[in-house]
Amino acid sequence: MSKILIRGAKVLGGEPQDVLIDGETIEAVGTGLIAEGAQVIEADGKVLLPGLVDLHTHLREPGREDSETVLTGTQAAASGGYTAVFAMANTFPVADTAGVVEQVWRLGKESGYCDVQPIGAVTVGLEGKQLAELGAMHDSAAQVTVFSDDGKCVDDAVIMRRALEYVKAFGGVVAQHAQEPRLTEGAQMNEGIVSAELGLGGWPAVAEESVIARDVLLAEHVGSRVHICHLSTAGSVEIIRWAKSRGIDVTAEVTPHHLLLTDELVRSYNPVYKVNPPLRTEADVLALREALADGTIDIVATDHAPHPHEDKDCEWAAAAMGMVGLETALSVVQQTMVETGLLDWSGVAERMSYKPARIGSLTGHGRPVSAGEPANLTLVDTAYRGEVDPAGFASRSRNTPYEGRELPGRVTHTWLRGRATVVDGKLA
Ligand SMILES: NC(=O)N[C@@H](CC(=O)O)C(=O)O
Repeated sequence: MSKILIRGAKVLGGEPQDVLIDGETIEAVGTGLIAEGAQVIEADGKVLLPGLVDLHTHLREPGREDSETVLTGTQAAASGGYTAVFAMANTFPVADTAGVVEQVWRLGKESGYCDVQPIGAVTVGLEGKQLAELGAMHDSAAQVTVFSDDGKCVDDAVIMRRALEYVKAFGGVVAQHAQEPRLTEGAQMNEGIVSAELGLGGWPAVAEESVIARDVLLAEHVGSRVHICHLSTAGSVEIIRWAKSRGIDVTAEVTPHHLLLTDELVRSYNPVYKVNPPLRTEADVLALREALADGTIDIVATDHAPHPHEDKDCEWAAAAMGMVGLETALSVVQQTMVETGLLDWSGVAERMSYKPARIGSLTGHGRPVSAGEPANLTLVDTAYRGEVDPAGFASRSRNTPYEGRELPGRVTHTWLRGRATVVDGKLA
């Protein structure tokens, strides 16, 4: 029995409809659909979205399997409604050769929970000194088109220029982690009133903004495409807005945590709030939300950054930076963007599925919920309210900033090419 009938789902938040899946494909979308022998899923007014696509996930394999593996990371992704993730290159060894990206790609294929598209490093060992084998990674079985030294900034302007020139030849994109290293030496949190009061090393907004300004100008000069990872400041938004108005080929992402949390939380000294880039101010949060709504910021990307508890359960200064995010992203977006009236569900689909797939040149994902398309889908109970309990996470790590916080929405089903990866909120 390969047919599934999802009955009465609000497709992209619209009027309830039925969706019939046959094998790997959506066969029909309409009302009153009948399918002899199909497995019936009563959606009961839940919202049906195209499978989510995350352009920024840390899967940690190879090398840090104590925090996540491709298998557990893709299970976390499926639980959060994702059908494809892009895996960042800051693994051990670094994904800076065809061999390593092919290894990650192959592990993704074996996982079966979610498609994995490896990201290749821009520079050898993420050291910022010498371009990695970008062409060989592109020509490999993994067909890499997104390159990033994320976790580190490509701070040398000449290297950045060369990378942009190189990827232009095959329509690739450089995803920049914008952080001027000299301006952030010893930085522990956002530079501002809270850092001054706590006496923690500050991370000024200009450290991010100056790199973005340089890189959009470089992208313009070279005629290439740049993507900016995890925007966190109101000033960054202004630069992207200016660059787009000038016709520069730039896209940008924001993380769920930068849409919700502020540096006030650092007063707790709980390292669960320690992240790169740091949590900023309320004014930044509001500017990021507005920019995501008006399209200045193109997409939501999780920056899912799992860490084992010994790397987080320690004093603030010694703790690793990063938060898990795959299993809570959609709930945070529902709270900050949908329930505030800034976005409707089709706007969410654009920013969490269609557009990230387009930026990463990923085919078969980020497609409309219509007949003939691959059945990559997620069903969301948007009426659900519940406290986040990390004990229930599929991720190997638990470093969520939302423990005990009430968030709306819950993914009840995810289908990857017609095969259920999540059923009734549990991994299939
Ligand atoms: N986002 C994070 O806080 N951490 C990321 C890398 C990074 O430092 O950007 C990680 O890989 O842990």
